[in-house]
Amino acid sequence: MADVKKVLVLPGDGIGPEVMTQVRRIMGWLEDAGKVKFEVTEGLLGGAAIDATGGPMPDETLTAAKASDAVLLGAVGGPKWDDLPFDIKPERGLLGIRKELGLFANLRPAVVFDALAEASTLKLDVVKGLDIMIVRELTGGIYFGQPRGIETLPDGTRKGLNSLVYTTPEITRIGKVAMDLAMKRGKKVCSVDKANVLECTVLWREEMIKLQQEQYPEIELSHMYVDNASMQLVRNPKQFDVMVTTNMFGDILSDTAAMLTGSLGMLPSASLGDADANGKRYALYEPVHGSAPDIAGQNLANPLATILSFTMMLRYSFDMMAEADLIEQAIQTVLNAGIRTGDIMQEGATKVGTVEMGDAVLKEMDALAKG
Ligand SMILES: NC(=O)C1=CN([C@@H]2O[C@H](COP(=O)(O)OP(=O)(O)OC[C@H]3O[C@@H](n4cnc5c(N)ncnc54)[C@H](O)[C@@H]3O)[C@@H](O)[C@H]2O)C=CC1
Ligand SMILES: CC(C)CC(=O)C(=O)O
Ligand SMILES: [Mg+2]
Repeated sequence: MADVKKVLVLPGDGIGPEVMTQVRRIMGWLEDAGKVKFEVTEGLLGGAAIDATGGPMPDETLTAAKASDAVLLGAVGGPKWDDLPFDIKPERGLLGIRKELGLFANLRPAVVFDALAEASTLKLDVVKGLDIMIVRELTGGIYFGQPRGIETLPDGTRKGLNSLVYTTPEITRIGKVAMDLAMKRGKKVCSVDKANVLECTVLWREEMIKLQQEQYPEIELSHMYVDNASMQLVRNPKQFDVMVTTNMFGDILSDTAAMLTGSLGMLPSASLGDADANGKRYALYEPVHGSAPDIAGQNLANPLATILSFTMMLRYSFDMMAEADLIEQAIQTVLNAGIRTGDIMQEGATKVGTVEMGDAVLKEMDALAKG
C-alpha cells in the first residue's frame, strides 16, 4: 500500500485553476504508477473564497491547511475584486494563510533550463547553467508591520503609512535558513538590504554578520544594497549562490530573477515554517506569478512554475526525490523538443497551450518510466 500524503489544493483565481489542473493530472499519474497515494482536499482562498463565503481566507481553509501534510496554491487576485475594502481583498487571504501557518521562509529557486538559456534575450553565458536560490522572509517586514493604514489628518491631508519592522529573532531565523541551504550548495550568501537608508535593515545586516561569525564560519557572507542587487541580477546573476532578503525586496527581486529563467511562468516557490514540538512543519508551495488576469481562461498560461512548485513539495515535504527528478527530467525533454507556451515562445518552436503543455509533460513521464 502506497504511503498516503494529505494535500490541500487551493486553485485560487485567474490562471490558478488552469495551471492547477495540470498538476492534478501529474499527481494522478504518480498515483496510477503506485508511487504514492494522495488524499486531496480542495479549498478556497482569495477571490474564489470571497465569492463563496464573503472573506478571502475561510476558517475551513485554515483548518484544512493545518490538517494537511502540505498545501499547493495556484494564485489569487484579479480585477473583479479590486474595489473591495482593503482588508477583504484576495491578497489578504494569501498573506493571512502565510502568517497563520508561520511560513516565514520563502524559497524561490531560479534555475535555467538549457533549452531556455539558448532562447534568452540575455547573453547565453550569463544565464546558461544558472542556479540561484532567493530566500525571502515572508511573514514580517513592511507587508505586516504596524502601524499601517490610511488616515485623514485634522487639516484634511490624507496620510498613507506602512512600517518596515524586523526583530532580531525574525532576522536570525531567516538567516539560518539561507545559511543552512548555502552549506549544501556553494557556501556563499549575499544578504540584500538598504542599510544606507533604512535603520531596520542596518539591524538586518548586523544580525546577518553576527550569525555568520558565530554559527557559520565556513560561509562567505556578502552584502548588497537592493538597488544594486536588482541590476547585478540582470548583469551577472552567476555571482550569486544564495540571496537572503526581506519580504518586499524578495518579492521584487524574484520577479526579476524569473526573467533569467525565461518567464514568470517558470519560477516555483516553497514557503516553509519551523517544525513544532511534535515535529510538524507547515509548508505551502506556489508559483511566484500571480493570477495573470490578462491571459486567464484562454489556455495560454504556462503551467510549469506550478508543476515545479509541486516537485518542490515532493522534495521538501515528502522526500520523494526520484519522483521529483522524473518530473523535472520530463520538463527538460519537453523543452528540448521545442514545445513552448506563449510566454517562452521562440522562433522555430512549437507553440502550445496550458493543457497541451501538461499533455507533453505526462507523455514524457510515461516514456521515462518505461525506460
Ligand atoms: N501569489 C499570488 O497569488 C500573487 C498574486 N498576485 C495577484 O495577481 C493579480 C495580477 O497581478 P500582476 O501584477 O498582473 O502579476 P502576474 O504575475 O499575475 O502577471 C504578470 C505578467 O506575467 C504574465 N504571467 C504570469 N504568470 C504567467 C504564466 N504562468 N504563464 C504565462 N504568463 C504569465 C501575465 O500574463 C502578466 O502579463 C493581482 O491581483 C495580484 O495582486 C500577484 C502576484 C502573486
Ligand atoms: C500577496 C502577494 C500578492 C504578494 C506577491 O506578489 C508574492 O508573494 O509574490
Ligand atoms: Mg510577487
